[in-house]
Amino acid sequence: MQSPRLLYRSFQKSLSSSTTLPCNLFAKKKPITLQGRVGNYLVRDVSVTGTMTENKKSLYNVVFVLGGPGAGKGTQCEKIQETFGFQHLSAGELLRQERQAPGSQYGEEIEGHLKNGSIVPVAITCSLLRREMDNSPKNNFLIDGFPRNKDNLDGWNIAMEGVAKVRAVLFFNCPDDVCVDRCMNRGLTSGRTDDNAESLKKRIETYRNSTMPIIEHYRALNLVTEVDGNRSPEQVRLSLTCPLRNFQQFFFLPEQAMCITER
Ligand SMILES: Nc1ncnc2c1ncn2[C@@H]1O[C@H](COP(=O)(O)OP(=O)(O)OP(=O)(O)O)[C@@H](O)[C@H]1O
Ligand SMILES: Nc1ccn([C@@H]2O[C@H](COP(=O)(O)O)[C@@H](O)[C@H]2O)c(=O)n1
Repeated sequence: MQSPRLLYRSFQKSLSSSTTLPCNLFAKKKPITLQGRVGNYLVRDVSVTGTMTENKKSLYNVVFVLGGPGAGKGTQCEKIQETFGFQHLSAGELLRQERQAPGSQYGEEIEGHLKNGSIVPVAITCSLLRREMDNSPKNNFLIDGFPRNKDNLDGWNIAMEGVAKVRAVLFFNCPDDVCVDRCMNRGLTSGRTDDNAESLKKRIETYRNSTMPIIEHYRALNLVTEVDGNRSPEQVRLSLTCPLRNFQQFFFLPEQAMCITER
């Protein structure tokens, strides 16, 4: 007889090959969200959002969230983090906090990059992300605004090997003029030193020249889910539901959350 672990693996395999996976498998939070057959066995997955945190200190599961400035990354990450059992980490926000931190040795350097729309060296950004991940009770992270260039990507790959696994990349595609308008509007109240016409020109340039190649890199690895960000926030949120449920299903189920019963 096959061990439960092996059964679980073949169950996962059978799911991964399905192209018509229904999107509402995870609609119920408790108690049972998924079930299927492996040979003579009925395999039930009882994993729910809450149980996903119990897998702590295995590899961190990471979904990178990329797109132009103002494409709506932060807005959507905030909306979806709890529902899908992620913690949202915004690289830009962590840098802004570090810039303000009393006694930070990086404050000035970070401020220079923020104003210029250029990218802070990865050693700083990656350590900030790592600290948040290590201090979090969660194992699953939406990392928003990272990796933004090759330095970010290479630094992450070196520092996070054996620590975190990139499971998917969400790419918010939105026209530049819409992005700029949104950021200019945000600038009326955000207090951000980079929500102005001059910084935005540079940020868009950095996005086109340095971040798009990273998105293409992940696209070639078949990890990118592209989202049309040029719609209402609610429409964007709805369009994310299906991919996020599938990510949960394929990547985030702890083995101990599987319930296997002989039939
Ligand atoms: N779908 C949308 N339609 C209209 N406005 C939006 C939409 N999504 C977000 N916004 C607004 O646009 C501005 C930028 O959104 P948000 O901060 O989520 O973008 P972002 O991609 O995280 O930007 P950045 O990378 O510059 O931090 C905010 O003021 C937000 O309220
Ligand atoms: N990986 C990153 C992310 C951000 N920055 C700097 O922060 C600015 C704002 O980022 P948002 O994601 O909040 O728009 C960005 O323009 C960069 O200057 C970075 O250096 N590295």
